[in-house]
Amino acid sequence: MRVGIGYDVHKLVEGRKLILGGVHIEYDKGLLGHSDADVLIHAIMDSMLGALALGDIGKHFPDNDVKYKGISSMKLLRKVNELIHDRGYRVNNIDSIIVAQEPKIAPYIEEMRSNISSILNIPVDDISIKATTTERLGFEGRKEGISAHSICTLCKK
Ligand SMILES: Nc1ccn([C@@H]2O[C@H](COP(=O)(O)O)[C@@H](O)[C@H]2O)c(=O)n1
Ligand SMILES: C[C@@]1(CO)OP(=O)(O)OP(=O)(O)OC[C@H]1O
Repeated sequence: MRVGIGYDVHKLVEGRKLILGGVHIEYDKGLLGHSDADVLIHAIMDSMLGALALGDIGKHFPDNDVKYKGISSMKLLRKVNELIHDRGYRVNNIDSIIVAQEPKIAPYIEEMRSNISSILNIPVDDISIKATTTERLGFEGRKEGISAHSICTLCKK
């Protein structure tokens, strides 16, 4: 069994779509990034890579490579899953948390779990996604950005 952690932050700006866990969430701002800036999926990918000491997403998908401009992070998740499988491992379980003052994430969590489950080909019960505010403290609390944390375990296939 291997364990990895992941953390990511993206800035909230006007004129971008808000994509979290592969779900488009109606909001007046979206996250800024080279890709679709899906901060939850980025944290999850880093936890998967970390579990096998494979570096981070910036190493595998450089943010100066035009190939990744505007790319769906779900496509990157599929690639990270292939890397894990190529090394003889599969995801055992994921626990994650989205830190956002707004918008309300709870109504979208089941769709996010389902999206991730179908990419990783593991049961939704092995994927946990939670959300919290910071009671208006810090950059998330000021609605300047959204962060996400993830921990995952991998087991041998
Ligand atoms: N962006 C968010 C933040 C929180 N939630 C849900 O609300 C609950 C209460 O949040 P607190 O930060 O006040 O503890 C939390 O447990 C989540 O279920 C949310 O949906 N979206
Ligand atoms: C996802 C990548 C893809 O180029 O770009 P960004 O959307 O900017 O996201 P970041 O969390 O900065 O990670 C770097 C890159 O891997």
